[in-house]
Amino acid sequence: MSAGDRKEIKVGILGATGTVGQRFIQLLSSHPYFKIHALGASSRSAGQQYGKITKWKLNTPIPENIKSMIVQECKPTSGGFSECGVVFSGLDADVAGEIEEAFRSAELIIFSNSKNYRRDPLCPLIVPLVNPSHLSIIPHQKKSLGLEKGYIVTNANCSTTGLVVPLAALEKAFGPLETVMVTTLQAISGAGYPGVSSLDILDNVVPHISGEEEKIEWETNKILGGLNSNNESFNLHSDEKENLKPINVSATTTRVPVIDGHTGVVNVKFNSSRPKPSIEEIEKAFREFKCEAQELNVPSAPEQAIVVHDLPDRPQPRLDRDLHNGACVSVGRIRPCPVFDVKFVCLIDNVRLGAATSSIMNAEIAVEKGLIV
Ligand SMILES: NC(=O)C1=CN([C@@H]2O[C@H](COP(=O)(O)OP(=O)(O)OC[C@H]3O[C@@H](n4cnc5c(N)ncnc54)[C@H](OP(=O)(O)O)[C@@H]3O)[C@@H](O)[C@H]2O)C=CC1
Ligand SMILES: N[C@@H](CC(=O)OP(=O)(O)O)C(=O)O
Repeated sequence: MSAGDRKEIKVGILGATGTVGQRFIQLLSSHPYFKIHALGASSRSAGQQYGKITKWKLNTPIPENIKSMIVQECKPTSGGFSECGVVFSGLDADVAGEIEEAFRSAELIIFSNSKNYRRDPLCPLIVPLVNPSHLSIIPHQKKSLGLEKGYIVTNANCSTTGLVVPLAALEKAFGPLETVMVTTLQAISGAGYPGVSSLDILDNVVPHISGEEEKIEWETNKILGGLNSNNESFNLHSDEKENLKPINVSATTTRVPVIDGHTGVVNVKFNSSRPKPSIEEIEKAFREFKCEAQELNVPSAPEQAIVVHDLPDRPQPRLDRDLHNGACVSVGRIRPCPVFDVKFVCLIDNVRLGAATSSIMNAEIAVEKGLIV
């Protein structure tokens, strides 16, 4: 069935006034079948018109039909949420755990950007260009919790997402990886609004983002790992038969004065039991990487999942973050590494593929798989 033929599905947005929430609104307002039906935020915003209380920071205007919508409290019984086929969450992590659980218990379907349930063995952690097959754990989540319809799906940390897409391409072409070291240069929009003070970030680099390195190191293995044959638990790696160990991942994260777009400087060592690919073969694997979201032709899938840049000074956040509407990962500077095997630079739009676009694409895939009706 083509996207235009699908029946409308009402959607809610939790955290609708925030950095990620605004992207949800921008992206969903022209979606072929998801229709924005309910908006939620804190009690500071609830009861007021969205256009009046939101500090809108995107360079397209607030859609006319959204401006006058009344922001609700984030309760499953608040106006309109109970009628939604999907609820997207861009909630502050301090409150996301409890609120998302309340929505799931009320038999609602949540696609969340927040970190709270990423490590939960019942919840899939999905990067839509990498592991949508993990959606198959959803029936087990519902059964374990005694729910008929409600479940939670999470998407990854924004820097993790930018890293695992090229890593997945390498694993697909050349088999398992042994070690990955990544240093990130992360945009200020990653810290939400108002985020890092201008006196801290201008003319500066801050070499610490709380909790970020641990997330990248841990999430990478859950995403690149597999499910057991009953779809009931996660393995550390996709190929049980080879008795593989998790990838050793080491991350250093920094905040830089860029508005949108997280850059990653990546060094990779392949598993020593296989012949090492050449740089040309690695470039080809990136260029030719195809994923299930593209095969399913879901509306938010990029035409190209990985864009390989040939110029020696690319990718750059300001020039490359808008490629494929911010739904792809850019890769460049692919070259031999004298310590590991290969090194390269990757770039992701942290608020689109790193957040809202991934949630939406995950939900589109779930629609295709009959998990949202
Ligand atoms: N920014 C990014 O690049 C990425 C962010 N994320 C994650 O997405 C989530 C949202 O991030 P971001 O948009 O940057 O954050 P913001 O701080 O910009 O927005 C937070 C949102 O949560 C709402 N909120 C805060 N407190 C409460 C409460 N007590 N009850 C209900 N709603 C509340 C706010 O509403 P109000 O306006 O009323 O205060 C606002 O809508 C976080 O969990 C973040 O870690 C994930 C990937 C990337
Ligand atoms: N911490 C990330 C954004 C974020 O909120 O990540 P997470 O969803 O993993 O908490 C950044 O600063 O860019």
